[in-house]
Amino acid sequence: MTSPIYVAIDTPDMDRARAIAAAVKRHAGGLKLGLEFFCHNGRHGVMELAELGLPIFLDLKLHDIPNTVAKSIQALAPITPAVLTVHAAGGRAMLEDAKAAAPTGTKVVAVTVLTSLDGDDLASIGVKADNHEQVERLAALAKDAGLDGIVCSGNEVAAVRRKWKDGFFVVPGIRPANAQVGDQKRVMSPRGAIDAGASILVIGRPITGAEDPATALREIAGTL
Ligand SMILES: O=c1ccn([C@@H]2O[C@H](COP(=O)(O)O)[C@@H](O)[C@H]2O)c(=O)[nH]1
Repeated sequence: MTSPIYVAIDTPDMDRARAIAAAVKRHAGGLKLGLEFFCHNGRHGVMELAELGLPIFLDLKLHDIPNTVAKSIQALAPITPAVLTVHAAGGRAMLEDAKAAAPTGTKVVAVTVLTSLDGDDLASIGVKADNHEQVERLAALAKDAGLDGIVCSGNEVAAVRRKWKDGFFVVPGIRPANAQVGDQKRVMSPRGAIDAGASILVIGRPITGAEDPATALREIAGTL
């Protein structure tokens, strides 16, 4: 069975990215490449890691006016990521245009509330809803706009899946027992997130910060 674990390769250093990707290749379900990697290595870096044969999740979290987001997605060609992120807070027209601009076969998923935020953070940016309400509201928007799924924490995924049974749910903020939480505020264990309905798990530092990333990944996979 294909692993649901996408390893977040958060580094601008291409040699380090290559080394992590090679180490986790046999046991990962995919590689997640984010802004840190993309800003430094661009499309060519993505294409090089894609040659390893794992699905690529391009986590650019695009958030701009609809025209700019659509054109940016078109400018990614010839990359065809398996998964691509945009921010749900960009609004309905942006989400629709993002999906229309994406290549066939790319799942476009909307980031709802970042897992690094808690209720106080939402209040500080003027959002009166709590995390659950806000995630559910943005998930409904993403679904109506024709997106494939959302990004949320393990705490909200069960409630969202009840209303969006065939949605694709990406869950970061995954922390195995005893792992450091760091800047994440809404965390869950790998097993807990899968049981709650996650489609895939995004895991970075608990794997990439380990002395032996391949062993760390295998141990986490063994808990699923
Ligand atoms: O809400 C979100 C959306 C994306 N991420 C990304 O996932 C990984 C998590 O890395 P860890 O080292 O396991 O914390 C990272 O690339 C984030 O950009 C997220 O954490 N939360």
